[in-house]
Amino acid sequence: MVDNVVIVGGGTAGWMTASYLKAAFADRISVTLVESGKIGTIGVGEATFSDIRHFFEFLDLREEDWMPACNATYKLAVRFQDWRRPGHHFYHPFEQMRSVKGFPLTDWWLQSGPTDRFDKDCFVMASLCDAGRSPRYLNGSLLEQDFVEGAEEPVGLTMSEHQGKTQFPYAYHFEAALLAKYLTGYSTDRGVRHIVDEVEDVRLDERGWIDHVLTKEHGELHGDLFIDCTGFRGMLLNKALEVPFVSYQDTLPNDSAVALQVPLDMKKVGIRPCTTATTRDAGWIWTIPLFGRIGTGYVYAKDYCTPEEAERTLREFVGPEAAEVEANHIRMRIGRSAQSWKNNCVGIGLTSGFVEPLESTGIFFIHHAIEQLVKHFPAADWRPELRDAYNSAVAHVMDGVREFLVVHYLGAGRDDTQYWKDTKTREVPDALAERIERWKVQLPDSENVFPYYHGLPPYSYMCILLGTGAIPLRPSPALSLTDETAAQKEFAAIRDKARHLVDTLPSQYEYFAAMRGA
Ligand SMILES: Cc1cc2nc3c(=O)[nH]c(=O)nc-3n(C[C@H](O)[C@H](O)[C@H](O)COP(=O)(O)OP(=O)(O)OC[C@H]3O[C@@H](n4cnc5c(N)ncnc54)[C@H](O)[C@@H]3O)c2cc1C
Ligand SMILES: N[C@H](Cc1c[nH]c2cc(Cl)ccc12)C(=O)O
Repeated sequence: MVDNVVIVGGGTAGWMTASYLKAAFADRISVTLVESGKIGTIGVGEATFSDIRHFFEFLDLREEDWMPACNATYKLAVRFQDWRRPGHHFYHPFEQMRSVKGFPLTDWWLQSGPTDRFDKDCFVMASLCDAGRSPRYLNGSLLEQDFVEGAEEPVGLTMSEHQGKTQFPYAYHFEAALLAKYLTGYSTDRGVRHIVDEVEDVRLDERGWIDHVLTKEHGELHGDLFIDCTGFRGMLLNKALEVPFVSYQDTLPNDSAVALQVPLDMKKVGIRPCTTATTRDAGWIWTIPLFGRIGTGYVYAKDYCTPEEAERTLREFVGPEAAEVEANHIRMRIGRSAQSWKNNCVGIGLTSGFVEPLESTGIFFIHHAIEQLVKHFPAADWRPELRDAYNSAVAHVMDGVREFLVVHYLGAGRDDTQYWKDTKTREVPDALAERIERWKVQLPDSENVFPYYHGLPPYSYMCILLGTGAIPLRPSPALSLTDETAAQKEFAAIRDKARHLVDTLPSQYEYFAAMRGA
């Protein structure tokens, strides 16, 4: 039996893994988590996918409990600011694409859209974001949308099994360090042994499998399965087991970030219900609104910008509120481990892989990896088929997200600096180049996007192509031969619904102030 798990690392990956394994297997396994008290975590404000709700549901945690503890807020979309041209914005929302007569509404929009805002014409969420609304009423009920809360949803499905069935209307922003602390309590209450100590060495047996890790003050920690959550270090998987790292740098050159945590009076400034990604000369700036502060950071490529310039740019962007705040400079390892599972070691989190946080995929990668680990959990015979299936699921997710991110840069209308000019001439993987040619005459659908599960539905690609604007698109020829009355009715229904929701929903600030009894 494989029932003794040792996790090294206590960042988001380590604690999400510990708590999920306990929720899945309870006392049938023993879990030890060792984390350094000296080596810090990558604790920037985090934005997520809406699928993360399945993680909290699996742990039986309710929003009222964990959200205030993590200064969490709702995220209805990513807002892309200045990607097409200065002053322009569009949203990538959590909202299913409607279809009319078998064609997505965006296709109808290309044919005869009522305005030049595809996002407002095709999705209700864009108006709610512009108006700063909460997706819940003050009594806690969810806005009326295609997702019906309380309706029977299949339980125990993985994210890939859920995809395409329903679209939950929001994700979360939260403070990563606070979530790790919250999950520490959850895990230790359920029997996870927590050790604060440095792992100084990883000892292999004669087969090259991990026998134990050696800590500074707690001696040897033995286990059957070792989970490497040591972040970009990859101390077990990459260093001890020598799994090589496959870089994505040739297609995604951003390798650096500088971050600030800026306290703000949210009552005065409000809480935008979206993550914002605003372009700058050598990259883009994220803004993640939390309750009480914003997390913000400039993601850039060091070939185009020095850390000093990047920090100056970020401080100018934030304004005087950032004057006293210390900047955190981060080097990012972009790409994935060639295998995330080798022998008796599985890397989860930054050890396994990472792409820049443009679509907030880091925690999604972790959640996906944990679900897959439970699904492919080994027995004493360590059947290699389970490992191989796990490795290809994890690799596909990251390779697919990589493609999706490349589309943002190829599509961006912005081309006024060397950095943005180069985004148009960089080599594109053959398969993606072919897909783009196809999307120019037929919008993305399930048959013509990256062919393996990677978390993003085809409508996500439509949003980025329609919003960024540099790749020419045209409607399906069939639409010019089809009566458009039903499509125009759908556009009108979206307008009416958006107006009603903007008029009746509270602001994000009002909602969270009420939740906290403020
Ligand atoms: C700039 C930036 C912005 C990001 N934004 C987002 C976002 O908006 N949304 C999102 O989903 N993801 C985001 N991510 C990704 C996200 O931060 C990570 O996926 C997540 O924090 C997981 O990190 P981790 O736990 O793998 O590693 P880390 O946070 O680096 O934790 C590593 C842990 O290993 C421990 N450790 C290391 N060496 C040893 C040792 N020798 N002995 C004992 N312990 C050791 C450390 O003490 C620490 O506890 C972002 C990442 C970066 C870099
Ligand atoms: N798995 C999906 C992925 C998804 C659907 N719509 C969006 C919008 C944004 Cl901003 C990110 C991811 C997705 C989910 O999280 O629901």
